[in-house]
Amino acid sequence: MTSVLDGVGVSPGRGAGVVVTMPAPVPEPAASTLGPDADVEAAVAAIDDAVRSVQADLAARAARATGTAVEVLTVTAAMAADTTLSKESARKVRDERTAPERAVWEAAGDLAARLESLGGMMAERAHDVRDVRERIVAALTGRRAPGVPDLDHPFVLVAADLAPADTATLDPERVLAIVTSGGGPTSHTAILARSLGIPAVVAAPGAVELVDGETVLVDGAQGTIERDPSAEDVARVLDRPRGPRAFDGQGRTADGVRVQLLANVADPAGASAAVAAGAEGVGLFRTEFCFLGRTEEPGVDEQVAAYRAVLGAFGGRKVVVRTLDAGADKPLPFVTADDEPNPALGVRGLRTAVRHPEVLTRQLDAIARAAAAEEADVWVMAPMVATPDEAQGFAAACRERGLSTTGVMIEVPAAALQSRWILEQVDFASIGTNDLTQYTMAADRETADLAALSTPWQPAVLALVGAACAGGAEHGRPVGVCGEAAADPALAPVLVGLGVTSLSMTPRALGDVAAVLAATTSEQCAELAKIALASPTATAARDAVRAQLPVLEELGL
Ligand SMILES: C=C(OP(=O)(O)O)C(=O)O
Ligand SMILES: [Mg+2]
Repeated sequence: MTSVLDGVGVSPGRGAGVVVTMPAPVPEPAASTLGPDADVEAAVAAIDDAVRSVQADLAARAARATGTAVEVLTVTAAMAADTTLSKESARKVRDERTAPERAVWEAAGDLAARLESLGGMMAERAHDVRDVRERIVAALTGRRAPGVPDLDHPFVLVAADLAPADTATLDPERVLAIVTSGGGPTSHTAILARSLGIPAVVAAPGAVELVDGETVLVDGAQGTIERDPSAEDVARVLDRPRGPRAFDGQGRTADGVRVQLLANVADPAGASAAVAAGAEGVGLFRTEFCFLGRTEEPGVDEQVAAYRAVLGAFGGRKVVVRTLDAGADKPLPFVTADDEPNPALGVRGLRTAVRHPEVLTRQLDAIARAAAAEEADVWVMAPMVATPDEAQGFAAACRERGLSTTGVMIEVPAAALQSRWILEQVDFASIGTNDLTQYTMAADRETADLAALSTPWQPAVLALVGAACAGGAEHGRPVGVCGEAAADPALAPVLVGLGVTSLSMTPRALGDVAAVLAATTSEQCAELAKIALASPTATAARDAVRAQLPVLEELGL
């Protein structure tokens, strides 16, 4: 019988298919030794067989994969092929009569610890060693391999949450929808699902009841998971064409007011996707993603190369480069402490420059060199700015290096309320609604239990967006939005009505947002903003605005 589970819709669209659950993590095998009659050479051969099958499986997946998954899988396959691990495991079996799965576990643990003690690039391989270890132990003990299942049919992926490493291997051709019991609307899972165009519902506690093989219909806009849906409903979903709506490369309202529609990118692959989707430029280049997982600061030359790879894709168009946003959910060991009691309220974003000013100055040097070498119109902004003094210091450091268009992100309520003073110091601002929501509602953006609070539809958040825009208007300075709110086709006209001059989003959302704006006049946008601000709750704001936008239904949004 049909029943419906509720969660938080984070990536719009509907997907229907059979459930496949993420395998449970591989547990550490108990310390055990082979009995006196055990065949030691057969145990060693079992390890070799398991290593070979893991290596072949990863190599085959790498050959089929696209984008960042190719690199992730190729590196892991190469790690499996390295004989250091199998030799040391065999030695433990032969010399110490350790059971094969335990021998692999211990040998890989020692190897990972050695790599970590070497630091730098070597330390970064420790994670791959542990990944390979789990795969070999799974093969030896007859368990399912960890990570996103590699199946030859489409499915709905159900998990507690997805780690960034899992999400890198998601294949949008196979994964029809994602459901997680944990996660929040701005978690990595949500951001990635949106960028891949996979419908997703997070923070659905009932998802733990879903079992492999049952059929569900997932609605990523409404946040629902229908169990055992009718065959007609499933057919209707499967018949709908998938893929993003086309965008003609110029955002404007129905009465012709220009609203720049830009892309959020994190690496050269994202830059190519943004160009292919017709983005007018980049509204947020998250530079820290070029360096996540690194234990040491990348050198200036390496940074120049990474930035040029993104700038080069955009010709003479605008690219807003954000300086490192390290800390909280994106720790970078070379600038962030791992013992902060309250990291989201701690030393993150521009604040890391107080203790490590040289990291910021080297990054600005690298951005300046990259900007000089490429055609792109480079704008530079700092994350997590709270005061006009911080804005002034950052702008001065940029201008010293010839980076003339400088700005800040507004993601702290204080900055939104003080924006008239902040925008006296800088040329533009970009509102990070993910963090602005987190700090306005005092609700950790990664916590599933707080997902109902963590939405930019909260009227308090929208009031702060309005305040930030008013501060920009006083100085005639542009104020954009580059948080996930910009990608919500129902919220986009509200943001424009609040005074936002550009919207930056995952490239896949550009067509939907452009289509809704093209059907809405600037006067209607202002009216929608008033309606949202006058609503008592986020749900009331969303419902009231959606009721005024029949175009959403017509476009299937
Ligand atoms: C765009 C934002 O920054 P990030 O999601 O990278 O913290 C934001 O906070 O809205
Ligand atoms: Mg942010």
